[in-house]
Amino acid sequence: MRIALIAHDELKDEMVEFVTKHAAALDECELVTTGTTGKRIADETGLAVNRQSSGPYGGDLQIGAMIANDAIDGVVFLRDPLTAQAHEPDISALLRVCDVKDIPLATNVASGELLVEGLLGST
Ligand SMILES: O=C(CO)COP(=O)(O)O
Repeated sequence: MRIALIAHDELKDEMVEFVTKHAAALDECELVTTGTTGKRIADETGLAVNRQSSGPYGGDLQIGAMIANDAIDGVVFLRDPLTAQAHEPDISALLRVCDVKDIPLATNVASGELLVEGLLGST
C-alpha cells in the first residue's frame, strides 16, 4: 500500500501526531510525502518516507502525477483552510486528480482516521 501524507504548515504538528498514532500500520506502507512534511515525519517518528519536493515548489504536482499513474492508494492531506497558499492551483490539481482516479482523500484528521481504518485497519 502506498500512502501520500501532506500537511500545510499550521497542520504539521497534527500530522506528526497522526502518524505517531498510526505508526505501526503506516510502517507497513510506502509513505510518499511533500518535502517539509516528510522531513518532520522522518525526524520525529523515525519512519522511512519517499520525499518529493516541497509543496510550493511542485511537490503537490509530483504526488498528483503519481496518482495519475495509479501509484498511490490513499492520500491524507491536512489542508489549512484559513491561510491562502501561493500554490493553490497545484493543490486544486492534486485534489482533482484524486477524484478523477477515485482515490481516497482525507483533508482533515477526522477523515484521516477513517481512511487509515478503512485502508489499513488501524484505529
Ligand atoms: O505545501 C504543501 C502542500 O500544498 C506541503 O508542502 P511541504 O510539506 O513541503 O510544507
